[in-house]
Amino acid sequence: MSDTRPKLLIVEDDPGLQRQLRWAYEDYQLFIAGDRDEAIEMLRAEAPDVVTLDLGLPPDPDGTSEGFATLAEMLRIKPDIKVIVASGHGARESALDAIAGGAYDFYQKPVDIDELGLIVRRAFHVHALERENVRLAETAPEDGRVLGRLITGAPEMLKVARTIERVASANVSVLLLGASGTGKELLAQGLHDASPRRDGAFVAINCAAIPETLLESELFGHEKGAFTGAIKMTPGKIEQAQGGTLFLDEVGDIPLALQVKLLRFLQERVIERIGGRQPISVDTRIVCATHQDLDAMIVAGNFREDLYYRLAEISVRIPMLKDRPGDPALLARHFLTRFARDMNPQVKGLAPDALVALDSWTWPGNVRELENRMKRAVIMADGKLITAADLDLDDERADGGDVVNLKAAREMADRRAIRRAIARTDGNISGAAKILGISRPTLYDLLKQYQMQG
Ligand SMILES: Nc1ncnc2c1ncn2[C@@H]1O[C@H](COP(=O)(O)OP(=O)(O)OP(=O)(O)O)[C@@H](O)[C@H]1O
Repeated sequence: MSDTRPKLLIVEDDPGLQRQLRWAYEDYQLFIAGDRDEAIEMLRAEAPDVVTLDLGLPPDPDGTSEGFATLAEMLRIKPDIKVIVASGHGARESALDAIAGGAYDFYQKPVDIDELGLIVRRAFHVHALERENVRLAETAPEDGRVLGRLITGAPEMLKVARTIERVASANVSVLLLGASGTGKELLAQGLHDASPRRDGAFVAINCAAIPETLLESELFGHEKGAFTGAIKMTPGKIEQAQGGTLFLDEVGDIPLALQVKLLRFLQERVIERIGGRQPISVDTRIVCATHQDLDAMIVAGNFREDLYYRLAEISVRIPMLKDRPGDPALLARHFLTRFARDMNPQVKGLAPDALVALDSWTWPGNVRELENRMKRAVIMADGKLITAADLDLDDERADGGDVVNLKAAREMADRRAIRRAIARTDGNISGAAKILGISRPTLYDLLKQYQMQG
């Protein structure tokens, strides 16, 4: 049977290290090259997706790096490979330059097999994700519209994106269910862009952010003189989205009286502005979202069941960021690139302790929280790398009101202890296990259980 394991090329001239690596990475088909020529040959013959490259290869006493030339050549031959560079001999700066030149990430020598293992795994993950994105963009132009702007490698989230793409062209109402900051608006916009209405307007309104007394006018508009202060006719959001899509965020916050009016619009496709005498036909698609349990609200009499069925022909549940393994690091890189460009161009990457912190944080505010923290970290970072300290993930605050039961409290305590231990040992798993007083396999089990690896 043919070997289906992913292909990893290791360019390393130290025979001792070669042996160690060969033993450590059974999950991959390993190709080990001792010098540049061999590396290029293996790259052409085997087309691996991920390469680790010793920058100091072959040992060059004068400090000019053969490794850089090898890196450039490899990327020229196969631009989509992920090349992880090793900065030996304390030459961390040169590794960062290599990243600027197209390398994917770096590890420091002496090699910590576990840490390198994490980076390699993440590199395969990113590679697969990019390939999937390219494939989707090529096979169906429409698909890229949702997936194109969505940064994720998590199967659950990719499933969400595909569902959105599928429902975009169908004439059905869609309800997005997810906590704050999970990307509901982004997905609603994606749905609009992938739908036949893409040339119309996309209008968003957050029903929870508008006082009840103003919401009717916001949604339905008003005629001049309809109430004190109505100095001119103002169309509502439903009308503004004519021919396009209206995104109603926090739809559970619409008061019952207005729910009736919204229902009428959905049934008859006409609205009446406040103070207006004429029904106006409007062709607007409604996409809604909520973080509330609408079923419970229906039972409690706070949400109309008939409206619910009109709004939620299809409901799509969006997972929390902490339940999307690998995504925090992926998104962090995305935001880093974006913010660094405008705010602090010297910032090039994430330090290993930052990656560990990103993976272990529970992200109560989801992607929005990550975005804000990365913005702050990019501004605050002193060097080329963002560290865990720059991210300022503050445990105590999250402990505040969120702990609902003993299991959750334990998980949070476990995560915190693990994160601190790993940060203290600079990513060394054996050392961290020692600090925690558990065995290495137990620590691996916990990391897996809490999805703390990318
Ligand atoms: N998967 C993702 N990839 C890239 N950016 C994302 C992703 N998810 C969310 N974002 C970004 O994170 C921020 C928050 O997302 P968004 O506003 O869509 O969340 P939301 O669920 O609508 O939040 P809220 O309910 O609090 O309004 C936005 O800037 C959005 O562009």
